[in-house]
Amino acid sequence: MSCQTKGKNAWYKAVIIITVLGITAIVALVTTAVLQNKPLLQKYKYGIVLDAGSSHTAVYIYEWPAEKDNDTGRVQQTHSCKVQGAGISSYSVFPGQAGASLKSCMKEAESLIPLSRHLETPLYLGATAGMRLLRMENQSLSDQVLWSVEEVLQSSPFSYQGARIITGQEEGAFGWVTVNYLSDRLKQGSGTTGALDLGGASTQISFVANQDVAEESAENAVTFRLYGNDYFLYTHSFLCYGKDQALKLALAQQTQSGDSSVLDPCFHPGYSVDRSYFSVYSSPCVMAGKPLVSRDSFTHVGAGNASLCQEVVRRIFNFSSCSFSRCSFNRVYQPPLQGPFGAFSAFYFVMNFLNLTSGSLESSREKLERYCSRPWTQIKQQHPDVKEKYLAEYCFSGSYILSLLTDGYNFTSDTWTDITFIKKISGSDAGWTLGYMLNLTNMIPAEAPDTPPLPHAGYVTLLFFISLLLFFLLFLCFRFLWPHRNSQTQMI
Ligand SMILES: Nc1nc2c(ncn2[C@@H]2O[C@H](COP(=O)(O)OP(=O)(O)OP(=O)(O)O)[C@@H](O)[C@H]2O)c(=O)[nH]1
Ligand SMILES: [Ca+2]
Repeated sequence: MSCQTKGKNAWYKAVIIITVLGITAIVALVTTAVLQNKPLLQKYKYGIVLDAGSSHTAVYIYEWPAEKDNDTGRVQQTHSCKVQGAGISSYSVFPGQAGASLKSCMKEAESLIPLSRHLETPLYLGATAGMRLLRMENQSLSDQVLWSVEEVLQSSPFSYQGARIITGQEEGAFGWVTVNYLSDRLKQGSGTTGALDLGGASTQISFVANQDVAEESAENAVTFRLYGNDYFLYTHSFLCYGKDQALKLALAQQTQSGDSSVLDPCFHPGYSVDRSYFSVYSSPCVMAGKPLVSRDSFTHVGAGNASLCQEVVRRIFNFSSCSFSRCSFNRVYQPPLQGPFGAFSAFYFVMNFLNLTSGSLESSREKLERYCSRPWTQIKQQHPDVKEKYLAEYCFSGSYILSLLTDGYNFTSDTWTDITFIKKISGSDAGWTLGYMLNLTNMIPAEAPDTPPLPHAGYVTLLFFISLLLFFLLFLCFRFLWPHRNSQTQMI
């Protein structure tokens, strides 16, 4: 009897010990699994890109987690700084001063990026259409402007990677990369979105088309292999068709007669400003010569009529001939549009101001018609805080955008709603700079990175249940074997 009680006690003790050890082992196993895979304290890396545009320069700071830089959607803009004054190409008279203009934004970048990361932070400057035009006019002046900015950037504590004039093709293609990277479309391998960028001196259109683009017009074809997917891109940059240069083209058309005043339907009734012929005709975009008159200026008078304005604007495009299967304008090849599209930069500034970011093409035309016909004094009164230069030009800019998109790129009433006017995507500005940096830092791999077969939570849960199962199997084995061993002992 006492021998049986002893046996029972020993059995209970063994069960308790096994249970405690088992539970401890499971807890230890799961804790190790969780801790091992827990992300470390987030540390960030940084990159800086200067967008030296025709109208102004902007400094963009990007950051991404230090230990996982190959993950899409992870690089984001943390800060942007708008350089005071006009774009670097406007320093052609005093090229040496172009660099100095960047100093305050560069100081801001120094204070925002942790000191320990300064040396390893890549710094790029890309100049666009303003510098392309200056180079066309005077290569030596454009070189001097670039040397001046180079000197300032080289003396910064960051890892300076060069300042150059990027090509229109790069500008278009990297704008497309940015938009699709930020909307997470590249890693998913799902459909992509086209990109429409409107600057001051040039405009870009980029979208995925089929491989025929390379056969028909190689200069418009760009191929990317990203995350294991091939993308065949159509891209074109129209130099002189940014909104500031387009206005010069339209004014040159209207001042050819040499009259002392021009009645312009693209400006509000009551608007009247004296403009110098030089401000219009000095641009390398304007081919026509200044009219043969002794006056230096003309009076620019508003007439406020959007449909007449669209006729004026249409005349700055050349639709007369096309040596390809199809063209947009100025004899440039364009395959059929494939939507959706994201339209940013001035496409957004203008359409957002005019409240035209949603709705049909017809309703946009009607709204613009009403807006352009309103008196200039009323417009000024209603928007006292908007820069007068921007305010005066919204009627022209809106008409130009409608004409560029429909007459130029061939968007119709049906495809109009494929266009989304955007400024930022997930907190980062849409534009070429992010795509440019991702490309130069090899941050988007050509092949899809290997991913673990199970997500972290699934892996821990599975581990927990397998441990639990093992524990019960062990317990059952013990439960059935122990009495058997006990009775054997008793028989001996
Ligand atoms: N209405 C309005 N216009 C703006 C604003 N910022 C810039 N613009 C104008 O919009 C046009 C395009 O601006 P950006 O996209 O910065 O052009 P950019 O990069 O300097 O020019 P590109 O070198 O041709 O790309 C220019 O005419 C600017 O003067 C804004 O906040 N509001
Ligand atoms: Ca630009």
